[in-house]
Amino acid sequence: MKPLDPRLVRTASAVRVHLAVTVLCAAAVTGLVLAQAWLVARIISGAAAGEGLAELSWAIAAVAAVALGRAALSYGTEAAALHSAARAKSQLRRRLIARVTGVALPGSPEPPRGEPGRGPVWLAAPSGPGTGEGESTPRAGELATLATRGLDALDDYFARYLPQLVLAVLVPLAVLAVVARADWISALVVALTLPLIPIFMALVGWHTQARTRRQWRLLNRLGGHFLDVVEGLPTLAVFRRAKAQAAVIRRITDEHRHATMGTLRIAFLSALVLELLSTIAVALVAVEIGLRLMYGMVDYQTALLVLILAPEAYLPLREVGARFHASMEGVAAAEQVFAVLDERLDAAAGPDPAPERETSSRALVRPCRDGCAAPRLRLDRVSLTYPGRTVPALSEVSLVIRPGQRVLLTGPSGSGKSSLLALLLRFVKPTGGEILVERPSGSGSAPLSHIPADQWRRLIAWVPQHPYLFDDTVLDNIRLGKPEASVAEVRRAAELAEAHDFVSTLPQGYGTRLGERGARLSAGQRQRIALARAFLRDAPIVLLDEPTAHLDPDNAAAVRRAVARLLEGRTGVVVAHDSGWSELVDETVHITGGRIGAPL
Ligand SMILES: Nc1ncnc2c1ncn2[C@@H]1O[C@H](COP(=O)(O)OP(=O)(O)OP(=O)(O)O)[C@@H](O)[C@H]1O
Repeated sequence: MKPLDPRLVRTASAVRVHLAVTVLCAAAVTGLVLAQAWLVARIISGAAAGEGLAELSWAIAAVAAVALGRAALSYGTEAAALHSAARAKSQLRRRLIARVTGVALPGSPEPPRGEPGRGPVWLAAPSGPGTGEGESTPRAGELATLATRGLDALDDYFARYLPQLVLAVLVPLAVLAVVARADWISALVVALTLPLIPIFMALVGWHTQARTRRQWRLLNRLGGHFLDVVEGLPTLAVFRRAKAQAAVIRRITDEHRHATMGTLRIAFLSALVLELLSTIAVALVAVEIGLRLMYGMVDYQTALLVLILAPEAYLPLREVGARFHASMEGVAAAEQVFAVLDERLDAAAGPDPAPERETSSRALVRPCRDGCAAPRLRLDRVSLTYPGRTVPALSEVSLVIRPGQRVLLTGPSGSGKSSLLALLLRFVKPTGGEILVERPSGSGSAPLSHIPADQWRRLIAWVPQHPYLFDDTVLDNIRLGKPEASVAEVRRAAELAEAHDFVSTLPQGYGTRLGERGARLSAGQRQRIALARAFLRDAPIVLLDEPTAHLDPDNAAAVRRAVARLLEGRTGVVVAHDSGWSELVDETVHITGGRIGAPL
């Protein structure tokens, strides 16, 4: 951890403006500190020389004005700093979210090229080696802690530490220059003792760095684990494991508390030592200037000026040390945000293509209007091995999916069916072979990895095994498929998906909120809402993962009817275990152990 993290300064434009304002304010504060010292020395020496209130009133008024000026400046600096901290945090959050989802939030810049979003495979994976501690937590929980509590800790960095850092550079230099002009011997004492403080601070900083990182990692683990436990609470309660999980959370909380107390102990101790160092240094100056004043080697006003200014040289350095400790949590969090932003995409969706490749591939995925055909998909000896796995999920799979063809993928559990869909969705990229997107006429083709993920996904309607429903109205949940759709369009899609009848019986019909993850609906009803989304999306390629898994016969029949309608005139890949789908499809492909067997 550096005193000033250059990436933090480079990333957020708000930080640069803030730094400029901070430097200006710090320069003004430095001027006022010097003026105040000179004025106080002038007043005391004047009074000692017999000057009355009338002669010194201008100086007293000036001291009051300087004090007011310092108060106004520190208020202004802190207000501006908090404002820029809020902007910098917001910029970092937006970049983090854009990186994870591949979607720019309103008002934020488009995610940079090569940031197509990580997708569910990446989010579900355990976090990388950075987590350490021999345990890993799901990324989703970690990211939640990082984007909220973590980045909030940057307030201290921007509002307290950065302004103090600038003061810690400017004030001692300015004080040293003024003292040197007044009395070079005192300046020498200050110049020799001043460096002791930053040297000591650097030593403490090195020592606390590992501790602060560990403290932050533990907090992340706590966040990830907490999310996991809360989500799985019903299951844990049924298996009577809730108490055991509470014990795990208690253990991680205790570890975090210990780590925090350890860091605080060092912070307090180092503050004590810094205080001691600067007191001894000021005492040295006081003794040498006092002795020389006694022997008449310096005049009274100069001695006073040096005495008043000497502590001002050490104060900002002491303060910056204390504020450095307070802001370290935010810096550790920012480092982790940069790690996520910088992480290579190898294991995830793969980077978006270079612009020249993209232009040539774009034509292949123009939005289909007025019955234009979907592209042909060719899987050429495609293999996939997930990071951290040795056994491939898919091995040398070759398959052609023609436009309008409906393919059923079947096979035992764990044979790689969902992985094939993840490849087609660009949530993961093949570790071997290639997926080619070809014009139906056969007049052109491009590797799927050359087509921007966002553009490619526009051609796809995806109905996952466990569709995610948001705590929003039925209307808006279905509209996810096409945000600009009218109410009539949504209703039509629901009718096609056999969802309209049950939606009409809900208390507020399409305006009914579904609760977290669609808690108020049955599994079959959730599936039909997801199908309604797919109808509304009206994409030429439809991917369905186990659409009738765990449904009762009536619900399964309703979903099957809806899927039959959805597949009409579209290219479809249906992953299913049961053979009830065979009459709806043109071809059945059997996968076993990641390899394609002979079509059934
Ligand atoms: N995100 C992942 N990280 C690591 N390994 C994974 C991941 N997803 C799947 N796998 C592994 O890849 C293999 C294929 O899994 P996949 O989910 O594709 O099978 P499936 O045929 O769809 O199974 P099911 O019918 O039970 O849904 C399995 O061994 C699984 O453990």
